[in-house]
Amino acid sequence: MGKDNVVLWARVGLILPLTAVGLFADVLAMASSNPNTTTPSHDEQNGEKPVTLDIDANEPSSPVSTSMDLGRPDLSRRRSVPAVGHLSLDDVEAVEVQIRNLSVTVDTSPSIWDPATYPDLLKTFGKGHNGPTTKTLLSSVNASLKPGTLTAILGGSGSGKTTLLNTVAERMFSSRLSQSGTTTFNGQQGVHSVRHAYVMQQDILLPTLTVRETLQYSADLRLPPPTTKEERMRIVEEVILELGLKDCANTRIGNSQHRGCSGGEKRRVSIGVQLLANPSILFLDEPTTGLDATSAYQLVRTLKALANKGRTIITTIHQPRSEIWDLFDNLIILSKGSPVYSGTMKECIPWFSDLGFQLPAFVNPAEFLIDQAAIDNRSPELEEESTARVERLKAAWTEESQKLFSTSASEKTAETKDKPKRPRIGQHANFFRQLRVLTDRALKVTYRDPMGMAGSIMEAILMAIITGYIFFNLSRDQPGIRSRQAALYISVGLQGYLFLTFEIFRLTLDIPTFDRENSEGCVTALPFILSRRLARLFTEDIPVPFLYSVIFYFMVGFDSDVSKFFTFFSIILLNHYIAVTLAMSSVSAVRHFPGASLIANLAYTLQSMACGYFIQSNTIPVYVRWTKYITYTVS
Ligand SMILES: Nc1ncnc2c1ncn2[C@@H]1O[C@H](COP(=O)(O)OP(=O)(O)OP(=O)(O)O)[C@@H](O)[C@H]1O
Repeated sequence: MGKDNVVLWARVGLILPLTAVGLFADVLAMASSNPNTTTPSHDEQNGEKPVTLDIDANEPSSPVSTSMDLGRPDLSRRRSVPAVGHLSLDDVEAVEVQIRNLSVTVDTSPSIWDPATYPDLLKTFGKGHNGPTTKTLLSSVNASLKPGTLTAILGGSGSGKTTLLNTVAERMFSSRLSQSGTTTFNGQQGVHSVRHAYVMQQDILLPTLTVRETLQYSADLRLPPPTTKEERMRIVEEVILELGLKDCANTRIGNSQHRGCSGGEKRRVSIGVQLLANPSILFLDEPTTGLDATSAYQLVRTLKALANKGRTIITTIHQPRSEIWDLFDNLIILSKGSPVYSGTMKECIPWFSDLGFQLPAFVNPAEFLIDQAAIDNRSPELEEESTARVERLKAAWTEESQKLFSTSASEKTAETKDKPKRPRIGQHANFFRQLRVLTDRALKVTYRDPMGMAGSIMEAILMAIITGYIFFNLSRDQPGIRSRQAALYISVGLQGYLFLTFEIFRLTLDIPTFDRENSEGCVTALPFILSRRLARLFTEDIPVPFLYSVIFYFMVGFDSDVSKFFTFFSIILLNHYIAVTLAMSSVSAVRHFPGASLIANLAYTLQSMACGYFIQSNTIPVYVRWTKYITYTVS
């Protein structure tokens, strides 16, 4: 082996551990940077063996509800979680939610840790600290939500609907928030003590999968053994029927470029994904936003039917039409974070009438009440008038809620004495199962995107031809040697850079799905990262560097020597994997394309400079000279 080869392989030896370190850093960064990451449930922490939702295996399967049964909940169908057998959506644990004096404040004083406050920080710089400034987001909210009910949180924009939902669902993550009061679930604090699910406002679904495939992959990730494949398939069909998705079960989700499911159908799929965990409590953030009136009505009817199975459903909602209004069992109406009503739907209109706010004929009750609870700041007079009205409503409700929600000492004792046994939470798939399911899904998504696949192959071929043409058939004299060095640099630098940008773009499209699944505890970082590469091994990771190497190597006129060619190919291949790893690191730091590509470009430019081509290393300051040893753009 010549001296050059020794140096080359030494570089390869350096790059390999770098890739491994990069991969490890990605896993750590992905796992820690997901804003929605939740801690494992107490049961998982305790190592308690989980159970699935079961009824007797010999019992005939429960009839699947295909119609929207809007009658009162059939409590006799509710069963607790017993032994081994079939999964069933009818098997719901009844959970009562009690919210008492729930208040949330946020520290809005300028902080060095919050970039959004930097302008304020600059203004106060040198003028001394005025102490913390706080903003009240929620003030003394009380509610009692029985199982089998559908509760709507109403209010004007910025009234605190999402804050209340997220606080009860324990999804408010900020060190600047302070909370007081309690939320109990069957008498126990902590939403993780019960089976629950949260449907986000946006549908985060893979556009190339069909409705059935989306649900099936989610079931495969959420319902690991001892649940059998047949049981998972059956529960998926049950969810499809339950949510009225039968007609679009084989339709792709779609996106703005490729039409697929309608907005209402996508919302149902998002609910279906959460329903697979058979939650006792379902939280939904503005599920009807963006839907037409009919789809919104049908969706809330679906929620009502799910509540009638014994679930406790809590949703924020914008301006529901009057037919939707009739479907709610409970209402919490907020005004600037304070409740002006919290109770049953039936008693709501009489409460406001008694206070002198009579619902006019032919007016949507929801719109009327939201208007009463909103402050009109179109003019100082209107603002004064509406503020006085809202203050009156708040004061009346504060007085009423003290009577309604004061917990007597005997109740408190009963709560602590009769704490029900905490239901055990289902465990999610292990590493190998996640890897298999995610690889299978990524393969399907990759094959169904022929333009993306063809794009990366075409990019490699075109780049090889263009750069090969520029450096075509180099001579072996002194100028030729310099050009060969340049050709080597360009081949590594350009090819890696283009793939880096492409991979960042694709990752920013896929990362929301990872974040959602990771926050739900069914997918972890390492299987996600590995599955992406395994699925693209034969369509991208090997063909792209190989095609580029073959075309470029022989066009330039490098030695026709098998070992030298494979050395060249190995470096291009490693370069490809480093680009992928750098893309992953950048996206794990910042989730959007502009931010992630800025980080990647910065890292790449520093690498390029440090590789010694653009500057002699002995001319740069000694304390940054070491960077030449970590550069992957081999020169
Ligand atoms: N972490 C936070 N820091 C500072 N202010 C916050 C924070 N979270 C919420 N707020 C403020 O609390 C108020 C209520 O916000 P929230 O999103 O709950 O309102 P909403 O009723 O859901 O509004 P919309 O219907 O427009 O979505 C808003 O003024 C918002 O700016």
